Amino acid sequence: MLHVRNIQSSYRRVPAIRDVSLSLNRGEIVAIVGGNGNGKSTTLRAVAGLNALDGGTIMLKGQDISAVPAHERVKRGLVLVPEGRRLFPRLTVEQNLMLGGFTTSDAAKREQTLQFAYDTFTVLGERRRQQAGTLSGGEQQMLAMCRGLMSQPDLLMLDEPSWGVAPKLVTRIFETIQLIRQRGITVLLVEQNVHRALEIADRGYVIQTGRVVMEGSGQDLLGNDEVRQAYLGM
Ligand SMILES: Nc1ncnc2c1ncn2[C@@H]1O[C@H](COP(=O)(O)OP(=O)(O)OP(=O)(O)O)[C@@H](O)[C@H]1O
Repeated sequence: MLHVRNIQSSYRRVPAIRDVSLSLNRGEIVAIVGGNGNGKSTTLRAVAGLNALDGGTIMLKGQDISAVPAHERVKRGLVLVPEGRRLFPRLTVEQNLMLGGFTTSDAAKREQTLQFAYDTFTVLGERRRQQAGTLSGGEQQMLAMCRGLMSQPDLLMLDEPSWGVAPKLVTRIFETIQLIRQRGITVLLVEQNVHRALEIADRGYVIQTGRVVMEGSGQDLLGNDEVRQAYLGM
């Protein structure tokens, strides 16, 4: 599904990612973990086409998309749900969802995904005519993920989906990620909640100062002493 080879990206000439390579097979959940400021968000933004590359290549479904503009990557099935959700708080729940759907011309698919959102999260259905800004943090995250699904992704990238979500809803967020995978969608996940992320991930990558320093199955990384000490406080 995705092959990222040796990508680099910077902010005003200051490198944020120096050497990141990763791959995702179709249908996998893959987690990127690492401390604050190590380049996880920048990696997702570079893959989405929002941050320019200084080097390296990105292949999506066998095609080189390194120079393809961000909006075209969405049409090709690569969708990012950004950190902090970036909803339109004054638009209604349904309007936010429909904005996710404008890249697809298939009305039947749009309707089906809308129904999935309302069936899975009854609160979104009940409050579809209310402003998105009135939802709780966790509900807004669910809305943001559903808005991403409305673009009919093959690969959905989630940046810190449990950020700002009340503990009782965090479990629901991770269950939803698994539901998304069951729909045949590949998931690339960046999370501060390292334990939860590696629990549901098939594989994971650890990023430190802009480089991939470790990779392995979710279970192997969870059992790794360095990972446990650095990120799990064990
Ligand atoms: N808009 C920006 N302008 C300048 N520097 C930035 C910008 N965004 C990120 N950086 C820098 O790039 C580096 C990588 O940041 P990035 O946000 O990718 O890390 P992260 O691992 O996702 O951390 P966090 O979880 O805190 O977002 C950091 O040194 C950060 O300060």
